Amino acid sequence: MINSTAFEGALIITYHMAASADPQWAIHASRLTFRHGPNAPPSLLDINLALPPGSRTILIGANGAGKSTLLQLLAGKRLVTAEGATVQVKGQDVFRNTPTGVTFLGTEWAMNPVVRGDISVSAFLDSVGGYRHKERRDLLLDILDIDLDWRMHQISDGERRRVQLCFGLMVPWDVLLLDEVTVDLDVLVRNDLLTFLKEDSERRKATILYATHIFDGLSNFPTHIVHMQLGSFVQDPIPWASSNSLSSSAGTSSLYDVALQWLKEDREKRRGLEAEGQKIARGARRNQTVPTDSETFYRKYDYSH
Ligand SMILES: Nc1ncnc2c1ncn2[C@@H]1O[C@H](COP(=O)(O)OP(=O)(O)OP(=O)(O)O)[C@@H](O)[C@H]1O
Repeated sequence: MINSTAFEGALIITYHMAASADPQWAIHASRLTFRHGPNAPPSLLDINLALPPGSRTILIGANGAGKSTLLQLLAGKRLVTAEGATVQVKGQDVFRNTPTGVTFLGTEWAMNPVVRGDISVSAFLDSVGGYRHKERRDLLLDILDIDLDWRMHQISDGERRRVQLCFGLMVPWDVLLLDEVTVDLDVLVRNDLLTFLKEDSERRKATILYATHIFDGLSNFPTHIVHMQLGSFVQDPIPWASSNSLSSSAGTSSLYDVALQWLKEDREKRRGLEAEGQKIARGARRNQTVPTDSETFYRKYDYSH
C-alpha cells in the first residue's frame, strides 16, 4: 500500500507497513529492457539483477548509462512492458503489487515549490508524519545536523537536502533506492549519513541500491558494486571485497580508481560504436562544411557586430 504524501509526485515515495514474507532476493529483475518512448532507443537493455537482503550495492556508470531509469523502475514509478521482463522487489511485482517497506529518494524533490514554502522544519516534518517515527526522526535530526526552527524557504540547498533525507529515512525501510542524494551535502554530514546507512542496513538486514558519481569516502560502504554501460550491466554485481584488487596491478584500488577505469572503458566502447556508425558521434563536428540550419538562422539576427 502506498502512503502518499503531497510529495509523491516529487520523486519521494515511501511504501510502508508491516514487512511481508522474506524473499530470497530483496531486488530481482530479469530481461529488463526499457524505452522512454515508443521510438526511443532502449535506455535499459536486457538487465538481469539479483540482490540479496542486507546487501549495499553501488551502481557505477557514466552520465546517461541508465542508472536513474533503473532505480525508477525498481521503485515502481514506470510500467515495464517489454515481453518477458520482470521487476520484483521483496518478491512482489513492484508496479502492480507494490511491496511495503520500499523507499526511493531522488534529487528532484528539492525543486518542488512545496518544500520551499514559509514553514518551519519542525512543522514540515510533522506534516509528513514525523510524530509517528520520533525515535528515528530524532536520531536523523542529530546525524544530519538539522535545526528544527529553520524555515524551509530560507535554507540552503544542502540544508534542504538534509531535511529531505530526514523525511525520507525516518520511516524504517527494507529496500532503499538512492539516486545521488548526497551531492550537495558537506563531507562531514555525508560521512555521518553513510555511517548511519551502513549500520542501519547491517542491523536490520535492509538493502540499499545507490547510484552515485561521488566515490570519496565510499570505499567501506558497499558490499557489492555493479558496472552499468550504455543501458546494460557489463557483468553481475561484484562483491566489493574481492573486486578491491580487480583493476590495479599495483595493489588495492579505491572505489574511485575502479570507477575511473570503468568509465574510461565506457568511453572507449562508445567511441568505437560511433566510429562504426552505430551511435551518433559526440563532440565537435569539424568536417561539417555546410552551415547548419540553426547557424544560418541565427547569423541573420546576429547584431553583435
Ligand atoms: N524522460 C526521458 N525521455 C527520454 N529519454 C530519457 C528520459 N530520461 C532519460 N532518458 C534517456 O535515457 C538514458 C538513461 O538516462 P538516465 O537518466 O537513466 O541515466 P543516468 O545513468 O542516471 O545518468 P546520470 O548519471 O547523468 O544521472 C539517457 O540516454 C537519457 O537520454
